[in-house]
Amino acid sequence: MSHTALVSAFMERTAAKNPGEKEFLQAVLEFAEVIVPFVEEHPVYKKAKILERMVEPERVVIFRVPWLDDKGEIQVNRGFRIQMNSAIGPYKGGLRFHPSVNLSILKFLAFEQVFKNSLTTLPLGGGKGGSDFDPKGKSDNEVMKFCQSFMTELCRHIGQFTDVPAGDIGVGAREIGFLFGQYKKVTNEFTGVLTGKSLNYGGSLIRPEATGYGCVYFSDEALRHHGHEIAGKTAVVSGSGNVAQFTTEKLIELGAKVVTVSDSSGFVYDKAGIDAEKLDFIKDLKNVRRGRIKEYADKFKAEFHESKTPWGIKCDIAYPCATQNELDEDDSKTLVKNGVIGVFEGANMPTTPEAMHFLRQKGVLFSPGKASNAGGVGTSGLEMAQNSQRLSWTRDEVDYRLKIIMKSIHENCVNHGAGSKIVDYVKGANIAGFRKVADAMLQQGVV
Ligand SMILES: NC(=O)C1=CN([C@@H]2O[C@H](COP(=O)(O)OP(=O)(O)OC[C@H]3O[C@@H](n4cnc5c(N)ncnc54)[C@H](OP(=O)(O)O)[C@@H]3O)[C@@H](O)[C@H]2O)C=CC1
Ligand SMILES: O=C(O)CCC(=O)C(=O)O
Repeated sequence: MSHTALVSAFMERTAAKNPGEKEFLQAVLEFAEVIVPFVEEHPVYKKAKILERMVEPERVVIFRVPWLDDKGEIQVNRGFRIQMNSAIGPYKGGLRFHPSVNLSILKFLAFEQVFKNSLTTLPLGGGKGGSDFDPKGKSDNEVMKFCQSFMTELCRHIGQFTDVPAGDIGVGAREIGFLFGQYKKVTNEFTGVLTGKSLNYGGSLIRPEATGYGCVYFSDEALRHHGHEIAGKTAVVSGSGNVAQFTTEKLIELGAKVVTVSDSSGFVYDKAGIDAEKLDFIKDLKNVRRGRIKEYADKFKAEFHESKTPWGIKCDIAYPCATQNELDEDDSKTLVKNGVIGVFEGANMPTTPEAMHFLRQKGVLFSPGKASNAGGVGTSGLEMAQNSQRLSWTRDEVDYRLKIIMKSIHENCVNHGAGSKIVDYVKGANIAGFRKVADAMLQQGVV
Protein backbone atom coordinates (compact mmCIF):
# COMPACT_ATOMS: atom_id res chain seq x y z
CA MET A 1 0.00 0.00 0.00
CA SER A 2 1.19 3.56 -0.65
CA HIS A 3 1.87 5.83 2.32
CA THR A 4 -1.20 7.89 1.42
CA ALA A 5 -3.37 4.77 1.50
CA LEU A 6 -1.86 3.69 4.82
CA VAL A 7 -2.54 7.10 6.35
CA SER A 8 -6.13 7.02 5.06
CA ALA A 9 -6.71 3.54 6.47
CA PHE A 10 -5.26 4.56 9.84
CA MET A 11 -7.41 7.70 9.91
CA GLU A 12 -10.54 5.75 9.00
CA ARG A 13 -10.01 3.43 11.97
CA THR A 14 -9.28 6.36 14.27
CA ALA A 15 -12.33 8.31 13.05
CA ALA A 16 -14.59 5.30 13.58
CA LYS A 17 -13.49 5.12 17.21
CA ASN A 18 -13.74 8.88 17.80
CA PRO A 19 -16.80 10.01 15.84
CA GLY A 20 -17.36 13.73 15.48
CA GLU A 21 -14.09 14.67 17.17
CA LYS A 22 -12.92 16.92 14.37
CA GLU A 23 -10.13 18.81 16.16
CA PHE A 24 -8.72 15.59 17.61
CA LEU A 25 -8.78 13.92 14.19
CA GLN A 26 -7.14 16.99 12.64
CA ALA A 27 -4.25 16.80 15.12
CA VAL A 28 -3.88 13.06 14.60
CA LEU A 29 -3.86 13.48 10.81
CA GLU A 30 -1.06 16.06 10.92
CA PHE A 31 0.93 13.61 13.01
CA ALA A 32 0.01 10.50 10.99
CA GLU A 33 1.07 12.09 7.69
CA VAL A 34 4.62 12.15 9.05
CA ILE A 35 4.64 9.19 11.43
CA VAL A 36 2.86 6.48 9.40
CA PRO A 37 5.67 6.48 6.77
CA PHE A 38 8.25 6.61 9.57
CA VAL A 39 6.68 3.60 11.30
CA GLU A 40 6.71 1.72 7.97
CA GLU A 41 10.48 2.19 7.89
CA HIS A 42 10.79 1.09 11.55
CA PRO A 43 8.73 -2.11 11.89
CA VAL A 44 9.49 -2.41 15.60
CA TYR A 45 6.97 0.39 16.23
CA LYS A 46 4.46 -1.15 13.86
CA LYS A 47 4.60 -4.57 15.50
CA ALA A 48 4.07 -3.02 18.95
CA LYS A 49 1.06 -1.01 17.63
CA ILE A 50 2.61 2.12 19.11
CA LEU A 51 0.60 4.51 16.96
CA GLU A 52 -2.71 2.78 17.74
CA ARG A 53 -1.87 2.98 21.45
CA MET A 54 -0.83 6.65 21.25
CA VAL A 55 -4.19 7.81 19.90
CA GLU A 56 -6.02 6.14 22.78
CA PRO A 57 -5.90 8.26 25.99
CA GLU A 58 -4.70 6.35 29.04
CA ARG A 59 -7.62 7.84 30.97
CA VAL A 60 -10.39 10.42 30.47
CA VAL A 61 -12.17 11.93 33.44
CA ILE A 62 -15.40 13.89 32.87
CA PHE A 63 -17.20 15.42 35.82
CA ARG A 64 -19.99 17.72 36.94
CA VAL A 65 -18.98 21.17 38.25
CA PRO A 66 -21.87 22.80 40.15
CA TRP A 67 -21.40 26.26 41.69
CA LEU A 68 -23.41 29.19 43.04
CA ASP A 69 -23.31 32.49 41.14
CA ASP A 70 -23.51 35.94 42.76
CA LYS A 71 -27.32 35.89 42.57
CA GLY A 72 -27.40 32.65 44.55
CA GLU A 73 -28.44 30.64 41.48
CA ILE A 74 -26.98 27.20 40.78
CA GLN A 75 -24.82 26.93 37.66
CA VAL A 76 -23.60 23.63 36.21
CA ASN A 77 -20.52 23.21 34.02
CA ARG A 78 -18.67 20.19 32.73
CA GLY A 79 -15.08 19.45 33.78
CA PHE A 80 -12.53 17.29 31.94
CA ARG A 81 -9.05 15.90 32.38
CA ILE A 82 -7.48 13.90 29.56
CA GLN A 83 -4.53 11.83 30.80
CA MET A 84 -3.09 11.00 27.40
CA ASN A 85 0.32 9.42 27.85
CA SER A 86 2.60 8.91 30.87
CA ALA A 87 5.41 6.96 29.19
CA ILE A 88 8.09 9.55 29.91
CA GLY A 89 6.74 11.30 33.01
CA PRO A 90 3.67 12.40 34.97
CA TYR A 91 0.85 13.82 32.84
CA LYS A 92 1.51 17.51 32.25
CA GLY A 93 -0.54 20.12 30.41
CA GLY A 94 -2.79 23.08 30.91
CA LEU A 95 -6.42 23.68 31.83
CA ARG A 96 -8.62 25.66 29.44
CA PHE A 97 -11.74 27.50 30.60
CA HIS A 98 -13.71 28.60 27.53
CA PRO A 99 -17.31 28.04 26.38
CA SER A 100 -16.05 26.16 23.29
CA VAL A 101 -14.33 23.47 25.37
CA ASN A 102 -15.39 19.91 24.56
CA LEU A 103 -13.88 16.42 24.46
CA SER A 104 -12.52 16.78 20.93
CA ILE A 105 -10.69 20.05 21.64
CA LEU A 106 -9.14 18.76 24.84
CA LYS A 107 -8.11 15.47 23.22
CA PHE A 108 -6.37 17.32 20.39
CA LEU A 109 -4.57 19.48 22.93
CA ALA A 110 -3.61 16.47 25.07
CA PHE A 111 -2.37 14.57 22.02
CA GLU A 112 -0.15 17.45 20.86
CA GLN A 113 1.05 17.95 24.42
CA VAL A 114 2.56 14.43 24.53
CA PHE A 115 5.00 15.15 21.70
CA LYS A 116 5.61 18.75 22.71
CA ASN A 117 6.59 17.65 26.19
CA SER A 118 8.84 14.98 24.75
CA LEU A 119 10.61 17.67 22.69
CA THR A 120 11.39 19.75 25.78
CA THR A 121 13.94 17.06 26.85
CA LEU A 122 12.29 16.97 30.30
CA PRO A 123 10.55 13.95 31.90
CA LEU A 124 6.97 15.09 31.26
CA GLY A 125 4.02 13.01 30.06
CA GLY A 126 1.08 14.65 28.30
CA GLY A 127 -2.39 15.68 29.42
CA LYS A 128 -4.87 18.52 29.15
CA GLY A 129 -8.09 19.52 30.84
CA GLY A 130 -10.58 22.27 31.39
CA SER A 131 -14.20 23.22 31.31
CA ASP A 132 -16.86 24.93 29.22
CA PHE A 133 -16.98 27.59 31.97
CA ASP A 134 -16.56 31.14 30.59
CA PRO A 135 -14.61 33.40 32.97
CA LYS A 136 -15.51 36.46 30.82
CA GLY A 137 -17.97 38.73 32.59
CA LYS A 138 -17.81 36.75 35.85
CA SER A 139 -16.90 38.39 39.17
CA ASP A 140 -13.75 37.29 41.03
CA ASN A 141 -16.06 35.64 43.56
CA GLU A 142 -17.80 33.61 40.84
CA VAL A 143 -14.49 32.55 39.31
CA MET A 144 -13.31 31.45 42.77
CA LYS A 145 -16.51 29.47 43.43
CA PHE A 146 -16.18 27.73 40.09
CA CYS A 147 -12.47 26.94 40.59
CA GLN A 148 -13.15 25.52 44.05
CA SER A 149 -15.88 23.22 42.77
CA PHE A 150 -13.74 22.17 39.79
CA MET A 151 -10.77 21.32 42.01
CA THR A 152 -12.89 19.49 44.60
CA GLU A 153 -13.31 16.75 41.99
CA LEU A 154 -10.07 17.17 40.01
CA CYS A 155 -7.89 16.76 43.11
CA ARG A 156 -8.74 13.03 43.22
CA HIS A 157 -7.06 12.54 39.85
CA ILE A 158 -3.92 14.71 40.01
CA GLY A 159 -0.82 14.98 42.20
CA GLN A 160 2.80 16.10 42.02
CA PHE A 161 3.91 12.63 40.81
CA THR A 162 0.74 11.80 38.83
CA ASP A 163 -0.55 14.75 36.88
CA VAL A 164 0.47 18.41 37.12
CA PRO A 165 -1.93 20.86 35.39
CA ALA A 166 -1.19 24.51 34.52
CA GLY A 167 -2.93 27.38 32.70
CA ASP A 168 -4.16 27.77 29.12
CA ILE A 169 -6.88 29.94 27.56
CA GLY A 170 -8.95 31.50 30.35
CA VAL A 171 -6.72 30.15 33.11
CA GLY A 172 -4.09 32.60 34.35
CA ALA A 173 -2.52 33.53 37.67
CA ARG A 174 -5.90 34.30 39.32
CA GLU A 175 -7.43 30.92 38.46
CA ILE A 176 -4.27 28.97 39.34
CA GLY A 177 -4.32 30.67 42.77
CA PHE A 178 -7.93 29.63 43.48
CA LEU A 179 -7.29 26.09 42.20
CA PHE A 180 -4.13 25.71 44.29
CA GLY A 181 -5.86 27.02 47.43
CA GLN A 182 -8.63 24.45 47.09
CA TYR A 183 -6.23 21.58 46.33
CA LYS A 184 -4.28 22.42 49.49
CA LYS A 185 -7.42 22.65 51.60
CA VAL A 186 -8.94 19.38 50.42
CA THR A 187 -5.77 17.26 50.43
CA ASN A 188 -3.99 18.97 53.33
CA GLU A 189 -0.81 18.93 51.23
CA PHE A 190 1.45 21.73 50.02
CA THR A 191 3.04 20.32 46.87
CA GLY A 192 3.93 21.50 43.38
CA VAL A 193 0.71 20.06 41.96
CA LEU A 194 0.13 22.99 39.62
CA THR A 195 2.52 25.18 37.67
CA GLY A 196 2.10 28.81 36.72
CA LYS A 197 1.81 29.60 40.42
CA SER A 198 2.51 33.05 41.84
CA LEU A 199 6.05 33.61 43.15
CA ASN A 200 4.58 33.92 46.66
CA TYR A 201 3.78 30.22 46.87
CA GLY A 202 6.23 28.32 44.69
CA GLY A 203 5.94 29.78 41.20
CA SER A 204 8.89 30.22 38.89
CA LEU A 205 10.29 33.44 37.52
CA ILE A 206 9.84 33.58 33.72
CA ARG A 207 6.94 31.06 33.64
CA PRO A 208 4.43 33.80 32.67
CA GLU A 209 6.76 34.97 29.90
CA ALA A 210 7.97 31.52 28.83
CA THR A 211 5.59 30.49 26.02
CA GLY A 212 5.92 33.81 24.18
CA TYR A 213 9.64 34.25 24.83
CA GLY A 214 10.26 30.62 23.88
CA CYS A 215 8.35 31.04 20.63
CA VAL A 216 10.49 34.03 19.68
CA TYR A 217 13.71 32.21 20.71
CA PHE A 218 12.66 29.33 18.46
CA SER A 219 11.87 31.63 15.54
CA ASP A 220 15.20 33.39 16.09
CA GLU A 221 16.98 30.03 15.73
CA ALA A 222 14.95 29.12 12.65
CA LEU A 223 15.47 32.49 10.96
CA ARG A 224 19.21 32.53 11.66
CA HIS A 225 19.55 28.93 10.45
CA HIS A 226 18.16 30.13 7.10
CA GLY A 227 20.20 33.33 6.86
CA HIS A 228 17.69 35.84 8.28
CA GLU A 229 17.36 37.75 11.54
CA ILE A 230 14.51 39.16 13.63
CA ALA A 231 15.89 42.69 13.89
CA GLY A 232 14.23 45.00 11.40
CA LYS A 233 11.42 42.61 10.52
CA THR A 234 7.72 43.55 10.59
CA ALA A 235 5.72 41.08 12.67
CA VAL A 236 2.03 40.33 12.84
CA VAL A 237 0.82 38.78 16.11
CA SER A 238 -2.69 37.52 16.85
CA GLY A 239 -4.24 37.30 20.31
CA SER A 240 -3.57 39.62 23.22
CA GLY A 241 -3.47 37.12 26.08
CA ASN A 242 -0.52 35.52 27.80
CA VAL A 243 1.26 34.10 24.76
CA ALA A 244 0.65 37.11 22.50
CA GLN A 245 1.81 39.61 25.15
CA PHE A 246 5.17 37.97 25.74
CA THR A 247 5.73 37.11 22.08
CA THR A 248 5.27 40.81 21.39
CA GLU A 249 7.55 41.80 24.28
CA LYS A 250 10.46 39.63 23.09
CA LEU A 251 9.99 40.60 19.44
CA ILE A 252 10.22 44.29 20.41
CA GLU A 253 13.32 43.57 22.50
CA LEU A 254 14.99 41.81 19.56
CA GLY A 255 14.30 44.73 17.23
CA ALA A 256 11.19 43.68 15.30
CA LYS A 257 8.27 46.01 14.65
CA VAL A 258 5.02 44.40 15.87
CA VAL A 259 2.03 46.00 14.15
CA THR A 260 -0.99 43.95 15.27
CA VAL A 261 -2.65 42.27 18.25
CA SER A 262 -6.18 40.91 18.42
CA ASP A 263 -8.92 39.33 20.49
CA SER A 264 -12.12 37.53 19.59
CA SER A 265 -13.79 40.83 18.67
CA GLY A 266 -11.22 41.86 16.01
CA PHE A 267 -7.68 43.14 15.55
CA VAL A 268 -5.82 46.42 15.91
CA TYR A 269 -3.33 47.59 13.29
CA ASP A 270 -0.80 50.04 14.68
CA LYS A 271 1.30 51.20 11.73
CA ALA A 272 3.75 52.96 14.05
CA GLY A 273 4.42 49.70 15.89
CA ILE A 274 3.66 48.57 19.44
CA ASP A 275 6.31 49.79 21.88
CA ALA A 276 6.97 48.86 25.53
CA GLU A 277 4.61 51.53 26.84
CA LYS A 278 1.76 50.45 24.57
CA LEU A 279 2.38 46.84 25.56
CA ASP A 280 2.04 47.82 29.23
CA PHE A 281 -1.38 49.23 28.33
CA ILE A 282 -2.33 45.88 26.72
CA LYS A 283 -1.18 43.95 29.80
CA ASP A 284 -3.22 46.16 32.11
CA LEU A 285 -6.24 46.05 29.76
CA LYS A 286 -6.21 42.26 29.43
CA ASN A 287 -4.79 41.02 32.75
CA VAL A 288 -6.25 43.55 35.20
CA ARG A 289 -9.21 45.40 33.68
CA ARG A 290 -10.20 42.43 31.45
CA GLY A 291 -11.38 44.76 28.66
CA ARG A 292 -11.63 44.53 24.86
CA ILE A 293 -8.73 45.22 22.48
CA LYS A 294 -10.63 48.00 20.71
CA GLU A 295 -9.69 50.22 23.66
CA TYR A 296 -6.09 50.08 22.39
CA ALA A 297 -7.16 51.48 19.02
CA ASP A 298 -9.15 54.25 20.72
CA LYS A 299 -6.25 55.20 22.99
CA PHE A 300 -3.39 55.08 20.48
CA LYS A 301 -5.30 56.13 17.34
CA ALA A 302 -4.67 52.79 15.66
CA GLU A 303 -7.00 51.05 13.20
CA PHE A 304 -9.54 48.58 14.61
CA HIS A 305 -10.86 45.88 12.27
CA GLU A 306 -13.95 44.38 13.84
CA SER A 307 -14.49 40.60 13.61
CA LYS A 308 -11.35 40.22 11.44
CA THR A 309 -8.04 38.39 11.85
CA PRO A 310 -4.75 40.20 11.16
CA TRP A 311 -3.32 38.00 8.38
CA GLY A 312 -4.07 40.53 5.62
CA ILE A 313 -1.51 42.97 7.04
CA LYS A 314 1.81 42.88 5.16
CA CYS A 315 4.56 41.36 7.27
CA ASP A 316 7.82 39.38 7.20
CA ILE A 317 7.06 37.11 10.13
CA ALA A 318 3.74 35.98 11.61
CA TYR A 319 2.91 34.61 15.06
CA PRO A 320 -0.58 33.14 15.51
CA CYS A 321 -0.99 33.24 19.29
CA ALA A 322 -4.76 33.11 19.92
CA THR A 323 -6.51 29.80 19.24
CA GLN A 324 -6.92 26.75 16.98
CA ASN A 325 -7.72 27.14 13.26
CA GLU A 326 -7.45 30.93 13.28
CA LEU A 327 -5.29 31.05 10.11
CA ASP A 328 -6.93 29.44 7.07
CA GLU A 329 -5.91 28.75 3.48
CA ASP A 330 -6.98 32.16 2.16
CA ASP A 331 -4.98 33.79 4.94
CA SER A 332 -1.92 31.72 4.02
CA LYS A 333 -2.26 32.83 0.38
CA THR A 334 -2.44 36.47 1.45
CA LEU A 335 0.58 36.07 3.70
CA VAL A 336 2.60 34.50 0.86
CA LYS A 337 1.46 37.17 -1.60
CA ASN A 338 2.68 39.78 0.90
CA GLY A 339 6.12 38.12 1.12
CA VAL A 340 6.03 36.39 4.50
CA ILE A 341 9.26 34.51 5.38
CA GLY A 342 8.15 32.60 8.45
CA VAL A 343 5.02 31.58 10.38
CA PHE A 344 5.71 30.47 13.95
CA GLU A 345 2.83 29.00 15.95
CA GLY A 346 2.52 30.40 19.48
CA ALA A 347 -0.97 28.92 19.89
CA ASN A 348 -1.84 25.22 19.57
CA MET A 349 -2.82 24.22 16.00
CA PRO A 350 -3.76 27.79 14.93
CA THR A 351 -3.09 26.97 11.27
CA THR A 352 -5.58 24.85 9.32
CA PRO A 353 -4.14 21.81 7.48
CA GLU A 354 -4.74 23.44 4.06
CA ALA A 355 -2.95 26.62 5.15
CA MET A 356 -0.07 24.63 6.61
CA HIS A 357 0.37 22.63 3.38
CA PHE A 358 0.29 25.81 1.29
CA LEU A 359 2.87 27.62 3.41
CA ARG A 360 5.26 24.66 3.40
CA GLN A 361 4.81 24.12 -0.32
CA LYS A 362 5.69 27.78 -0.94
CA GLY A 363 8.91 27.49 1.06
CA VAL A 364 7.77 29.53 4.05
CA LEU A 365 9.47 28.57 7.32
CA PHE A 366 6.67 27.04 9.35
CA SER A 367 6.98 25.80 12.93
CA PRO A 368 4.17 23.81 14.52
CA GLY A 369 3.10 24.78 18.03
CA LYS A 370 4.39 21.55 19.49
CA ALA A 371 7.89 22.84 18.70
CA SER A 372 7.67 26.62 18.92
CA ASN A 373 5.33 26.99 21.91
CA ALA A 374 7.01 24.30 24.03
CA GLY A 375 8.83 26.90 26.13
CA GLY A 376 5.77 27.28 28.37
CA VAL A 377 5.55 23.68 29.42
CA GLY A 378 9.35 23.46 29.44
CA THR A 379 9.47 26.21 32.03
CA SER A 380 6.65 24.48 33.92
CA GLY A 381 9.06 21.54 34.09
CA LEU A 382 11.65 23.92 35.54
CA GLU A 383 9.06 25.10 38.09
CA MET A 384 8.49 21.47 39.11
CA ALA A 385 12.25 20.99 39.50
CA GLN A 386 12.48 24.07 41.74
CA ASN A 387 9.50 22.90 43.83
CA SER A 388 11.17 19.51 44.34
CA GLN A 389 14.39 21.19 45.42
CA ARG A 390 12.49 23.70 47.61
CA LEU A 391 14.48 26.41 45.83
CA SER A 392 13.83 29.36 43.53
CA TRP A 393 16.19 30.00 40.66
CA THR A 394 16.99 33.51 39.45
CA ARG A 395 15.35 35.08 36.42
CA ASP A 396 18.59 34.76 34.46
CA GLU A 397 18.99 31.09 35.38
CA VAL A 398 15.45 30.19 34.21
CA ASP A 399 15.72 32.30 31.06
CA TYR A 400 19.07 30.68 30.24
CA ARG A 401 17.56 27.19 30.62
CA LEU A 402 14.53 28.19 28.52
CA LYS A 403 16.88 29.33 25.73
CA ILE A 404 18.74 26.01 25.91
CA ILE A 405 15.45 24.09 25.70
CA MET A 406 14.31 26.03 22.62
CA LYS A 407 17.71 25.69 20.97
CA SER A 408 17.70 21.95 21.52
CA ILE A 409 14.16 21.62 20.13
CA HIS A 410 15.34 23.50 17.06
CA GLU A 411 18.38 21.24 16.67
CA ASN A 412 16.19 18.16 17.05
CA CYS A 413 13.86 19.47 14.32
CA VAL A 414 16.85 20.09 12.05
CA ASN A 415 18.17 16.57 12.70
CA HIS A 416 14.88 14.91 11.77
CA GLY A 417 13.49 17.40 9.28
CA ALA A 418 16.42 18.65 7.22
CA GLY A 419 15.30 19.27 3.64
CA SER A 420 17.20 20.26 0.50
CA LYS A 421 16.37 23.97 0.82
CA ILE A 422 14.71 24.57 4.17
CA VAL A 423 14.05 22.59 7.32
CA ASP A 424 10.69 20.80 7.43
CA TYR A 425 9.79 21.64 11.04
CA VAL A 426 6.53 19.68 10.92
CA LYS A 427 8.36 16.50 9.99
CA GLY A 428 11.26 17.18 12.35
CA ALA A 429 9.11 17.99 15.39
CA ASN A 430 6.77 15.04 14.93
CA ILE A 431 9.52 12.46 14.43
CA ALA A 432 11.69 13.78 17.26
CA GLY A 433 8.71 14.02 19.63
CA PHE A 434 7.42 10.57 18.65
CA ARG A 435 10.70 8.66 19.00
CA LYS A 436 11.32 9.32 22.67
CA VAL A 437 7.76 8.47 23.71
CA ALA A 438 7.62 5.42 21.42
CA ASP A 439 10.93 4.03 22.70
CA ALA A 440 9.83 4.50 26.32
CA MET A 441 6.58 2.68 25.53
CA LEU A 442 8.49 -0.19 23.94
CA GLN A 443 10.72 -0.46 27.01
CA GLN A 444 7.73 -0.50 29.38
CA GLY A 445 5.87 -3.35 27.69
CA VAL A 446 2.18 -3.59 26.82
CA VAL A 447 0.65 -1.28 29.43
N1 LIG B 1 -0.42 29.88 28.30
C1 LIG B 1 0.52 29.03 27.93
O1 LIG B 1 1.54 28.84 28.61
C2 LIG B 1 0.39 28.29 26.65
C3 LIG B 1 -0.63 28.54 25.76
N2 LIG B 1 -0.63 27.92 24.54
C4 LIG B 1 -1.67 28.19 23.56
O2 LIG B 1 -1.61 29.56 23.18
C5 LIG B 1 -2.92 30.04 22.80
C6 LIG B 1 -3.28 31.26 23.63
O3 LIG B 1 -3.26 30.91 25.01
P1 LIG B 1 -3.10 32.02 26.16
O4 LIG B 1 -2.43 33.22 25.62
O5 LIG B 1 -2.54 31.31 27.32
O6 LIG B 1 -4.62 32.32 26.49
P2 LIG B 1 -5.28 33.68 27.02
O7 LIG B 1 -6.58 33.28 27.56
O8 LIG B 1 -4.33 34.43 27.86
O9 LIG B 1 -5.48 34.52 25.66
C7 LIG B 1 -6.18 33.98 24.59
C8 LIG B 1 -6.26 35.02 23.49
O10 LIG B 1 -6.80 34.41 22.32
C9 LIG B 1 -8.05 35.04 21.99
N3 LIG B 1 -9.03 34.01 21.60
C10 LIG B 1 -9.45 32.95 22.33
N4 LIG B 1 -10.37 32.26 21.66
C11 LIG B 1 -10.54 32.92 20.50
C12 LIG B 1 -11.36 32.68 19.37
N5 LIG B 1 -12.19 31.63 19.32
N6 LIG B 1 -11.25 33.53 18.33
C13 LIG B 1 -10.40 34.60 18.38
N7 LIG B 1 -9.60 34.86 19.43
C14 LIG B 1 -9.67 34.03 20.45
C15 LIG B 1 -8.51 35.72 23.25
O11 LIG B 1 -9.41 36.75 22.96
P3 LIG B 1 -10.68 36.97 23.91
O12 LIG B 1 -10.12 37.56 25.18
O13 LIG B 1 -11.57 37.87 23.17
O14 LIG B 1 -11.30 35.61 24.14
C16 LIG B 1 -7.16 36.18 23.83
O15 LIG B 1 -6.71 37.33 23.17
C17 LIG B 1 -3.85 28.81 22.99
O16 LIG B 1 -3.90 28.10 21.77
C18 LIG B 1 -3.10 27.98 24.02
O17 LIG B 1 -3.48 26.61 23.95
C19 LIG B 1 0.37 27.06 24.16
C20 LIG B 1 1.38 26.76 25.02
C21 LIG B 1 1.41 27.27 26.37
O1 LIG C 1 2.72 24.53 31.38
C1 LIG C 1 2.04 23.54 31.19
O2 LIG C 1 2.03 22.56 31.91
C2 LIG C 1 1.10 23.43 30.03
C3 LIG C 1 1.21 24.42 28.95
C4 LIG C 1 0.21 24.09 27.90
O3 LIG C 1 -0.94 23.86 28.21
C5 LIG C 1 0.62 23.92 26.53
O4 LIG C 1 1.80 23.75 26.27
O5 LIG C 1 -0.26 23.92 25.64
